[in-house]
Formats: sequence, C-alpha cells, structure tokens
Amino acid sequence: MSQTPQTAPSGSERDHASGSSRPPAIVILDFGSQYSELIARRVRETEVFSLVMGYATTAAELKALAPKGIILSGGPSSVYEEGAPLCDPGLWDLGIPVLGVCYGMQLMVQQLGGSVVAAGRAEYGKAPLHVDDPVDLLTNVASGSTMWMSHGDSVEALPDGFVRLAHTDNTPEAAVANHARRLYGVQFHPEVVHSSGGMVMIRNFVYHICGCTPDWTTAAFIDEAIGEVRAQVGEKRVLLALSGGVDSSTLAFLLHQAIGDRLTCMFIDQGFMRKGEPEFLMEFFDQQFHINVEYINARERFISKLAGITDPEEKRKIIGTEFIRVFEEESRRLGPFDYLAQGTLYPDVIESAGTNVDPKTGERVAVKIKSHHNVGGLPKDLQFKLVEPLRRLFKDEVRKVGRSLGLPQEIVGRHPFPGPGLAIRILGEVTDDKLDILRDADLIVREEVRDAGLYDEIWQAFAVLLPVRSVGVMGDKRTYAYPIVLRCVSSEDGMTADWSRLPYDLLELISNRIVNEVRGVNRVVLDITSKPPGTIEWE
Ligand SMILES: Nc1ncnc2c1ncn2[C@@H]1O[C@H](COP(=O)(O)OP(=O)(O)OP(=O)(O)O)[C@@H](O)[C@H]1O
Ligand SMILES: O=c1[nH]c(=O)c2[nH+]cn([C@@H]3O[C@H](COP(=O)(O)O)[C@@H](O)[C@H]3O)c2[nH]1
Ligand SMILES: NC(=O)CC[C@H](N)C(=O)O
Ligand SMILES: [Mg+2]
Repeated sequence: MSQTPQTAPSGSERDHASGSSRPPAIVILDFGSQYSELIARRVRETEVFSLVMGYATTAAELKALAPKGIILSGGPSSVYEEGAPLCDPGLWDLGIPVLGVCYGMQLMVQQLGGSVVAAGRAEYGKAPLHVDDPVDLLTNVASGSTMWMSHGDSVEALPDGFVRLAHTDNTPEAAVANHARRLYGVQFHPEVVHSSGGMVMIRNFVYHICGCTPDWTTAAFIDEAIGEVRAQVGEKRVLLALSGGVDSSTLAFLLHQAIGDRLTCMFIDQGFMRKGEPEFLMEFFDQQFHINVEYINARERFISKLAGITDPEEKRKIIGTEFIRVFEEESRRLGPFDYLAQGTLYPDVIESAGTNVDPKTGERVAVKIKSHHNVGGLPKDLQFKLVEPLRRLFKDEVRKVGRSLGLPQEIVGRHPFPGPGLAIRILGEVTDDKLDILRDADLIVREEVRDAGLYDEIWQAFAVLLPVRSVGVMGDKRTYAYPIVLRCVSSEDGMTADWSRLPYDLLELISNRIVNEVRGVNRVVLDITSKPPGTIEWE
C-alpha cells in the first residue's frame, strides 16, 4: 500500500462535527477500514461517546485527550509492507487499554515483537469462534459464536506476555490478550452486524476493561449539538437545505430549537423527485409544523445541465454543484446567509471519502465509492460555511434524535431518498420521458410495499430504469421497451445491506402492475445483490 500516507492528520482537525467539544471516552484510530466509523457507532450504542481520529495521532495527543480506551481499526494494508500506516509506538506505554481489530491487531502484534505473515489463504465471511479463555474480553461470548472475517494476513507468533483467547478453524490467533498491560486483539470484526456476540465483546471492552460509564444519550447529543451550533453561527442567519427526508427534517427541528427564526428552510425541486413528493413536503411542514419552507422550482436548469451526460460521477458532481448554485442565488435574494446547513450523515462522508486526508499528499486512507451530492459533489469554490451537526451519525441514530425532537413517524420512518433523486436511478442520460416512466413505476413499488405492510421492515424499496430495451409481447403485439429493476434492501445503516426476500405474490403484483400500467416498460427484474459487493443505488 505504498500510496498510503505515512503521516496522516491527527484527529483534531477532523472533528468539526457533532460532539466535538466533548472529549471521546473511546478513541478509534483509523487505518483506512470502511468500518472505522461503524466501530465508533457501536461504542456509542453502548452510550459511551466515541470518535474516529487519524491513525498518526501521537501518543502525546492521546495522553492529553485521556480517553479511557483506544481501538485500532482494520485497514487494507499489510503491516509488513513498506509504507504501511503505523501508530505512534508510544501508544503501548500510555497505560490506556487498547483493542486492535484485524489490521489493528496485526499492528499491535508486530510492534510489540511478534510476527505477522500473509496467510496461506484469505478468509472472508462468517467463521465460528472457538473460545479458549472466556475471560475479560470474551466474557459471555459463547463458543461457536459466528464472527465476520475479512483478512489475508495472520498472526504467526505472539509477542511476549500475550496469550490466545480464541481461535477459528483457519486462524489460530483469532483473539489475543496481554492481560497485565490491558492490550487486546481480534482478527475478526466484532463491529459488523453479522458477528453475533460482537456487541457483547464491545461492551466488555468499554465497560469492564476501560471502566466507561454510559452517559452519551440522545438527550445529551441534542443538548451538545444545540450548544455547538449556537457557538458556531453566533447571531448569523442560516439557510437550511431541506429535502423532507429524515436527516434534513431532523436538522430543521434541531436548528429551530437552536436559533429560532434566524433559520430559513429551502426546498429545491430539482425535477428528480418522486411523484407527489414536493406537494407532500410543502404541505406537511406548513400545515403540521407551521415551519415556512421556501419552494424553489429549479426543474428546467437541472435537467438541461444533464443533457447528454451519462457518467454517474459526472452526473453527481453536476447535481451537487447546481444545488449550491441555486442556494447561492437564493441567498442573494433572501439573505445574505453565511451558513448553509445540510443533513449530511456519516455514510455520505465515508463513501465520498471525505475523511483522513493527508495534508501533504492529499491522499485519502479510505477509498472513494461515490460522490454523495452533499459531500464529494460540492463545488470547490463553495462560499458557504457548512453547518452539519449530524455528520458523525448514522441513520438510525438520527431517527432516534428526530423522534426525541418530536418528529412524527411519518417523517422519521421514511425510506432514505438520495439528493440527486431519480437522476441516479435512470442509468445513462436523464430525459423527461424516462423520468415520467420511473416516477410511475416508483409509485407502484411504494404503494404495494406499503399495502403489504412491509414498508417499515425495509430500508429502501425503489425502481431503477435501465437504458436498454428488450422484446416482449402484449395484446398480440410485439413490444420493444425498457426494463425496470426492483431494488429492495434491508440495512441498519446503509453501509452494508442485504436484498429483501419479498414474498413472490408481492413481486408478482408489482411486476404485473408496472408492465400493465407504465407505458414504455415491458419487463421487471429483481436485483439480488447485497452491499458489498453492490451498492444500494445503481449509480
Ligand atoms: N431537494 C433538496 N432540496 C434541498 N436540500 C436538499 C435536497 N435534497 C437533498 N438536500 C440536502 O442534502 C442532504 C443530504 O441528502 P439526503 O437525501 O442524504 O438526506 P435527507 O434527504 O435529509 O434524508 P434521507 O437520507 O432520509 O433522504 C439533505 O439532508 C439536505 O440538506
Ligand atoms: O443524499 C444522498 N446523496 C447522494 O448522492 C446519495 N447517493 C446514495 N445515497 C443514499 O445513501 C445510501 C447508500 O447508498 P449507496 O449504497 O448507493 O452508496 C442509500 O440510502 C442511498 O439512497 C445518497 N444520498
Ligand atoms: N480487514 C483488515 O483489517 C485486513 C488487514 C490485512 N490487510 C489482512 O488482510 O489481513
Ligand atoms: Mg433525501
């Protein structure tokens, strides 16, 4: 991994987000794993505040921060490679308990005198854990618990003072410890949902080994976020980008509490919304909450900017830029506004690879998956300062915050809908005709999933339009029309997802209705790909 920077920024410069004024009880050092923030979030689920920081955070910085525990994340590198990201070796002598996960464990082993080698064969997926010593870290973790593995390297020899806590069929040193120094390592990923007993282990580490107390609650988050927003914006006015989705609606309530009528909410109709959505949103906020929302009809300008554009990343960037241009123009009309508030969440940030940038090389430790319009899709010459208090949270954490602020289930329970909207669900060029087709198909999917009583069980259910055509027969006539892809997934946070096993009868109903009712479609297919390797959206 020679492109991995040797020196990454320390955590402090990344923490412009929520909760940053509160020192983390558990620090996660990020070695580039897609799961780093997931670890932090699992720790926060135990009501202990946790933040991710750059892997090169020095021992002195950590000492000053005085967390009760440190977790080293996994990462794509191999510890024995030149240029592999290393932590400050002073870390081991701080007397603070450390848990290394996968790469983090391998690093611990190597730096303390053991050895790590490329394993005979890589191990991905579930493996039963055989517990050899059910103490501290593994207290109440049943032998045979399924753990999620994702590694190509293995620990060959343990450093002095370390013992084995557990093994798997392929991995002799699956969990290890130096009890006296309170250093622990696991080869698997306790943070992913597929690891049963993973949470038990995290609780063991956080409460029993590190001695943390559960004081990071939704109420505490709201209080601190309100305080931070007030400190950030002072007496200035804030423009809020409101989509009517869970995140920006929650943010609207939060900011309303924080700054009252210095908040202006603005909804941009970019022309890629679902059927009935703009009307629903305007009426809902106006009638139910008496929150005034500025409605901006920008349909023409968005679709004309996308004419002839087929590349997904190009589409996303154009849309992200156009959003900001509209906000800038409207800000001149209604403002001025120095601040733009967005309901950005952590998955938007990690997938746009907005974290851990090396100031010298500009390299990122986590790789880019796609540019979310509100992060990676933003223009470089952005004139607003961003207010994004939800930036460190995952969707289910936001839902809790929203509920606690009094948002009704009708909003809090909504499926996520991406800012670029239907434009990234029409593969290739976006046209008015295709938008009409997709809107109609999407409505049928939503209606039928709701009628089947499955809406709340599913993370997202939607239709995708492919720019290819196939032959069919309808009313004895040949058709040559587009297929619609049904994409329904279950997920906890959007970072990983599985395709939903919808009942065949429901699939049949949706398929029949789409082919019969939507002009221009003659075939319906089902996407049965999980994430990874697929993503939820098709672009
Ligand atoms: N049409 C829009 N008008 C104004 N702002 C928007 C619009 N679409 C998206 N945004 C902004 O971009 C942010 C990110 O969009 P995203 O879809 O992830 O969040 P959301 O719409 O608030 O919630 P959800 O993920 O549940 O749809 C929003 O929180 C909002 O600030
Ligand atoms: O506001 C958004 N702007 C975007 O550009 C964007 N792209 C994807 N998504 C949503 O994020 C979640 C993860 O999606 P992917 O697996 O496709 O990356 C899913 O819930 C997606 O719907 C977006 N939301
Ligand atoms: N997931 C990880 O942290 C992987 C670590 C290391 N690259 C390995 O393959 O073993
Ligand atoms: Mg949305």
